[in-house]
Amino acid sequence: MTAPPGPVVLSCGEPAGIGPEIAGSAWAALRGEIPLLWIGDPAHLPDGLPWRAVDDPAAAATVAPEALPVWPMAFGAPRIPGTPQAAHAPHVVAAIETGARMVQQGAARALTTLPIHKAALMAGAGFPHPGHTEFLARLSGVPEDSTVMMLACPALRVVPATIHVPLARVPALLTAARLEAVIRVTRDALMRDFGLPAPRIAVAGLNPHAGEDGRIGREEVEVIAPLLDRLRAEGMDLAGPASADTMFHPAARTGYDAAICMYHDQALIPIKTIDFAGGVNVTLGLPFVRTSPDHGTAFAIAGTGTADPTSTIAAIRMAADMARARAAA
Ligand SMILES: NC(=O)C1=CN([C@@H]2O[C@H](COP(=O)(O)OP(=O)(O)OC[C@H]3O[C@@H](n4cnc5c(N)ncnc54)[C@H](O)[C@@H]3O)[C@@H](O)[C@H]2O)C=CC1
Ligand SMILES: NCC(=O)COP(=O)(O)O
Repeated sequence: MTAPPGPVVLSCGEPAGIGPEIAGSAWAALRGEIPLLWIGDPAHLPDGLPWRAVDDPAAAATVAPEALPVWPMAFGAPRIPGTPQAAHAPHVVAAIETGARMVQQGAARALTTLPIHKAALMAGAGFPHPGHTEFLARLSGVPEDSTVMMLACPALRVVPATIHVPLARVPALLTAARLEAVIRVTRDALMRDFGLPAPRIAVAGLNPHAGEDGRIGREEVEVIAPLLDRLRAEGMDLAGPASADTMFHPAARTGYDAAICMYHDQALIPIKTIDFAGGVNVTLGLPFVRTSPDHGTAFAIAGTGTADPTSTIAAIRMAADMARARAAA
């Protein structure tokens, strides 16, 4: 399969975090393999990192073997590792918007976002979205309900059916309509983007022991099980509702291609425990490819040169693979 044209664009994320360092490390690892285009303020890049400004995304492929190609933006304040600057916040948002636009216009093949600090963006830019997933849904004009967050590593794929919401609101948000949308978007993406012709999907229950036949919670018997029965009748390969506490040990993981979970931590704790360095966050249901590392801004180690770029490198490779699969379809 030939690679689609254009670079993988990297939005800089929070400058006070480890984003600038891991962008440099990812470029060094991938410069002969995948052209990157980093969007941000070049004054925030680590000292000594070779970079070159480009004014056309197509130029990234020529520049990348020698220097990190940069789409320069002036953020108006220096980077202080560990301390977000309010002045940066609108530019961090603009970098995501610019990257998404490049991909939607066909100038770049995919978007990999580096970590944002949600509270810093809310305080500094009035950013109303709890994460990239919801923001990119709005930017691309798809209903928020039809985008899905998946985290994937070689050993596991997990999808939280509810994402950045307080735990107390989860039961009310777990409607049959939301769960059906999540299952359909996940299944379609596994077929289209991950080359699985007949995806096997396991669905977790919400309550301990998947509700113990309704004795420890009613969501399984009233919402989840009837929905799964209806979708199985369409031919979908669905297991569950399953006890979440026994879904993630090695033998259990061989039985499915993706696990749909009911809330953020039910999904993210297993994958970040199994493979924190290698996990990738991918948004399903967007009209373009977007991935990101599974970790956050890591303020405590920003600027120390110790940040591990493995997850970012995996995210860029996954974005390139997905873009190739879509171009070939
Ligand atoms: N895609 C995104 O934009 C994401 C953003 N975040 C945001 O990041 C901020 C901080 O979140 P936390 O929960 O503290 O998680 P975190 O992932 O930033 O840090 C958790 C722990 O892992 C370490 N760590 C993280 N990435 C590392 C790396 N590449 N190499 C070495 N060590 C690393 C940190 O030093 C810390 O000890 C929050 O505002 C959160 O919303 C969190 C996850 C994803
Ligand atoms: N915990 C995952 C996370 O916060 C990533 O969210 P998003 O920014 O990719 O929506």
